[in-house]
Amino acid sequence: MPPSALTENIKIQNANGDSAQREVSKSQGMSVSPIDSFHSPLPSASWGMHHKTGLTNSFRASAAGTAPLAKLLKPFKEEDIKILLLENVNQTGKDILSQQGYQVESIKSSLPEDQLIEKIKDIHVLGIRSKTKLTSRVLSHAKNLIVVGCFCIGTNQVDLSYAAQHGICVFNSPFSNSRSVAELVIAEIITLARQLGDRNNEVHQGIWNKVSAKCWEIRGKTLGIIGYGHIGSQLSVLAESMGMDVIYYDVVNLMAMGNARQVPNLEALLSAADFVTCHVPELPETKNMIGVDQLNKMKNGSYLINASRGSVVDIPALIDASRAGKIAGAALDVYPAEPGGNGDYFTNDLNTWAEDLRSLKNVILTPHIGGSTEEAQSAIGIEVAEALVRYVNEGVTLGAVNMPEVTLRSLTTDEPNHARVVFIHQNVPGVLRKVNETLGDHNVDKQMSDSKGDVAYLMADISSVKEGEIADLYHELEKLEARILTRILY
Ligand SMILES: NC(=O)C1=CN([C@@H]2O[C@H](COP(=O)(O)OP(=O)(O)OC[C@H]3O[C@@H](n4cnc5c(N)ncnc54)[C@H](O)[C@@H]3O)[C@@H](O)[C@H]2O)C=CC1
Ligand SMILES: O=C(O)C(=O)COP(=O)(O)O
Repeated sequence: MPPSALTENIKIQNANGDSAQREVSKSQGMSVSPIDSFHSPLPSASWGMHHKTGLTNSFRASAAGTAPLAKLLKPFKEEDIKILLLENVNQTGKDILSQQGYQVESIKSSLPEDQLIEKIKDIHVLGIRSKTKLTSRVLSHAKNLIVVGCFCIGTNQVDLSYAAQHGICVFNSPFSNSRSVAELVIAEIITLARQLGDRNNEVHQGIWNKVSAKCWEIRGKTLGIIGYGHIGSQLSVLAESMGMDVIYYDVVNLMAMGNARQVPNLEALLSAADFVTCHVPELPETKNMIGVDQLNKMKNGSYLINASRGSVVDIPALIDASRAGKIAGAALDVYPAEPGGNGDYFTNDLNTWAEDLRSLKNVILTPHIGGSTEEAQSAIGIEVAEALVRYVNEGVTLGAVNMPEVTLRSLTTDEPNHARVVFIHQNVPGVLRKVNETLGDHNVDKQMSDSKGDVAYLMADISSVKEGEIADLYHELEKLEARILTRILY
């Protein structure tokens, strides 16, 4: 993995971190043994290998059965891990990764595809937010990438199945910005009901336009939430506390918060709600979920809010409904094509209807800021960076979105001569038997394996591993037809 990688770098490292490096031809199936001629000031040698990253995973081995190096060694040489963070990932995340000793490069915006392809070639870890599209084409250029961290909720920007099939684990932060989005939507409900955006613009332009016509309280109005997940249900509680009636539609039967009521279908929601707000993920089924037909079914003079994904609302249809007076106002935080970074102008080049949209009355347009608060970004930075560290250092997939969740307790320094084997493989019959035959000469202290769709993830801690055995073990596992990625840690 990947098939084009005919050679891999195997580094042999002594305890001082000095390393000798050789190219080993995988196609020739050469076996590798540690170089024994370097001089270690310590009683035993450390060495290791890291397929795909080409890094050294220091493995504690006792040269002659002597005491292990214990605390003196880290799993591998941290400064060799290359991390690229795009889209202004929060300082909390950068700090956690830098403190590990990894090389961290951070860029404020996303990158155009050609630049991303160039950059992705030699990094081991990539951090993105919602703008960076990791298509199979982009990912196919990633020769060393083992993990992607989405420092956001949505993962629709990543080809998750391609990533899994190529041994690239993907993490996100499933709810750290939910409250921020819910609060934004509350602000938008009141802003739309009172036409605050228009009044604000008018006074800025020196126009005094004191009106009460078609300005409403939100108390007693009905909020219709499409998608009652983390954000939808949080919003439900806030809206009820301000006196709104809440109904929701979701493909899953979900417990209502407070007095909210689940309705059986989208039509029932659209025909009853004064405010309709979308909180569904980007999926084929949610594309243009609100289009001409759905807008027609909404109450006359109702409002539409979309802070989910730009694909969910058919914007030209919304423009028509607004011009026709069917919709009294709308708030959009997301768009089908969004610029890569701050400063790009929201023009017809990106979205042909941009000028029409901008000219509408009582339409609030925000630049995808639903999750952009200090609190949310700080929490996301910590959560995702910690998941990345756990994965890189220990192979733990808890919280992964495209791989089964597998964990074993960390190896301690009381467990000498142990190694952790991570074997990502196709989920086909007979693999575990073959893996266990390969591991069979060692004591398997603990093991966990799980599958998600076509991909399975096995983690095993083995003990009594002698110097020289890791390379052979690695090559034996790599020979198995079903293998996607092998890593041996410690
Ligand atoms: N504007 C912004 O800055 C932000 C936008 N988001 C977007 O909001 C979306 C929702 O976020 P969460 O509430 O955290 O997700 P979630 O996964 O907790 O909830 C989504 C809900 O939508 C439901 N759903 C899925 N397909 C549906 C369909 N066809 N019809 C009706 N319901 C359907 C699911 O069953 C689930 O209950 C995210 O996927 C993301 O795209 C998330 C965070 C920030
Ligand atoms: O969390 C999400 O899914 C969002 O849409 C927020 O994206 P962002 O981190 O602002 O690019």
